[in-house]
Amino acid sequence: MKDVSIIVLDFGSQYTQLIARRLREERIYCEIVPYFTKVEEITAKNPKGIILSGGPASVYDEDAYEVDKAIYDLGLPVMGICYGMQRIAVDFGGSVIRSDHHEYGKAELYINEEHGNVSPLFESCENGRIVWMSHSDRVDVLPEGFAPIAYSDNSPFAAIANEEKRVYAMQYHPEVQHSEEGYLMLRNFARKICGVTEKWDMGHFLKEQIAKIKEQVGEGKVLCGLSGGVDSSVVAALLYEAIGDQLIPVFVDNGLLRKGEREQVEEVFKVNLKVPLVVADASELFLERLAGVTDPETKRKTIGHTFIEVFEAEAKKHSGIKFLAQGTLYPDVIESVSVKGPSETIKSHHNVGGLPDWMDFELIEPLRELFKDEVRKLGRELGLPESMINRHPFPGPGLAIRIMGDVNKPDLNLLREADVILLDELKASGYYTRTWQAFAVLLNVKSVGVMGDNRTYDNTVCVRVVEAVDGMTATFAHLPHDLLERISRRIINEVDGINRVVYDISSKPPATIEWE
Ligand SMILES: Nc1ncnc2c1ncn2[C@@H]1O[C@H](COP(=O)(O)OP(=O)(O)OP(=O)(O)O)[C@@H](O)[C@H]1O
Ligand SMILES: O=c1[nH]c(=O)c2[nH+]cn([C@@H]3O[C@H](COP(=O)(O)O)[C@@H](O)[C@H]3O)c2[nH]1
Ligand SMILES: NC(=O)CC[C@H](N)C(=O)O
Ligand SMILES: [Mg+2]
Repeated sequence: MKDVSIIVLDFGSQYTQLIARRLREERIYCEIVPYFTKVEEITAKNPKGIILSGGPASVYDEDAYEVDKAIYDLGLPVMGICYGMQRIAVDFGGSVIRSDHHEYGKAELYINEEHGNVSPLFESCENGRIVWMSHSDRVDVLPEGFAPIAYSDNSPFAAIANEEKRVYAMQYHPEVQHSEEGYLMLRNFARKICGVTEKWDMGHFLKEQIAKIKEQVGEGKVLCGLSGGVDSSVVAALLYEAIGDQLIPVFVDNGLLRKGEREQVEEVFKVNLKVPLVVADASELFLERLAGVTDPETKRKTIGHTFIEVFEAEAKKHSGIKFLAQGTLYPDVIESVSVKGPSETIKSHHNVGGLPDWMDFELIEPLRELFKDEVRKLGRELGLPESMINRHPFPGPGLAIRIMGDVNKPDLNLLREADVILLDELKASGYYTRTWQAFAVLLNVKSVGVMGDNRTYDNTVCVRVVEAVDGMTATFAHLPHDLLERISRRIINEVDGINRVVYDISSKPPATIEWE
């Protein structure tokens, strides 16, 4: 097993993966494990330092999350962030109280000098730079041996340290993009304080994953859910490097695809790339299962279960398939379930929270810790064409989560027609490549219109176009009004049954990208 440079203990912060991601950007290899991981498991990975993440709980709660305290005796540098700071303060004999004023958002950070020296944590950092706070508790009494190394207007203990023991803690979140020099502090912790010298990159990731898959799979066969999307195409390419034709790629036509999608996927993979793609037509089965289902979470779980049912039926046609490979990414995981720490379920992505407990497959999910933009980098490393890498994401549950209410064939067809016009106009205007995702939503809302002197009472379509880097946060795209007008005019004129088009001007958070 490869040595991990930095271990992150996860207390369930929304930002935990951002810590890992910032470290990866600094070419430092790290792994995230649950906060309760035992010290033996941690030392087995041979880390050079430990980071305690933030989290929604309070350290003074009766059943507050605790670490295995033996981690503090390993002689390794430890750094706490927010809840992690408060954890360290209490574990070393200080105290934490609920603050009179909660602090969310920007603060200016000022670095304390001790005899003219600043902490190695702040090497090359400037005074007065912005950091991002998100807390309502604060350290009240410092533990013995600790000193404040930075302060802000509201936090005399914005960062504290016991330099001798190499224990550091900060109340702000250095991992978020809005903390201007946070990346430098994470780099300093890993490189200057922990002494990490290895330079990790996506090429290493690729090699490690290939070796890991070879070992896991042996002589076995792997069924890979291949949607034609970015993530599963990268997974399939990676698996092909690792196990060659032990790989069986299966594309499921779930009846919830966009117009012409099945034909396009078949053309790219079967005809152009000569991949022996299995196409499973399960559209009737999916529609049967979805009949009458209107609740978003029930839809998602039904779809997740049906996917597995179809994959298992396909697996029976070949002997020796024990594994299912999927292009699961970190956002699918964090929104679906709390796997590594105590975080909140936002929606059950079909490939994670929608998996049935009766599933027999062993999962292979090499991208599970990555964000989309990192997967795109990996795709380039694997030599995939830009057209494949730059495709907009399309969710596995497809149009079913873009039709509010019951999913049926007539509505699917209506939505397909509107969707293809939208994509067409975006591509023609150059906006497709400048945006993260664009789609139409059929709102189970009818309204009155007038067309050629006749009254209409027809459907409303909502156009959603967003900009994002990793899909965790998103803003609606500021499309030019003449483009919006063209999209609206074409949809209403060309799609029979739609007489109104609206534009979604919400961001994520507080909305999400998909409507269900
Ligand atoms: N129609 C499908 N047939 C087979 N597998 C699918 C299908 N749709 C989704 N999957 C599986 O579910 C996983 C998650 O879907 P998701 O849409 O997040 O990823 P993707 O389709 O590979 O990429 P993208 O996010 O670019 O659409 C896929 O990686 C794939 O393994
Ligand atoms: O394969 C998938 N299965 C799902 O169940 C699923 N739900 C959302 N998405 C995609 O994830 C990104 C974030 O979406 P949300 O803001 O709607 O959560 C967006 O890109 C969504 O399209 C899914 N992809
Ligand atoms: N973001 C955090 O880690 C919050 C920690 C703690 N619950 C607080 O509010 O101070
Ligand atoms: Mg997809």
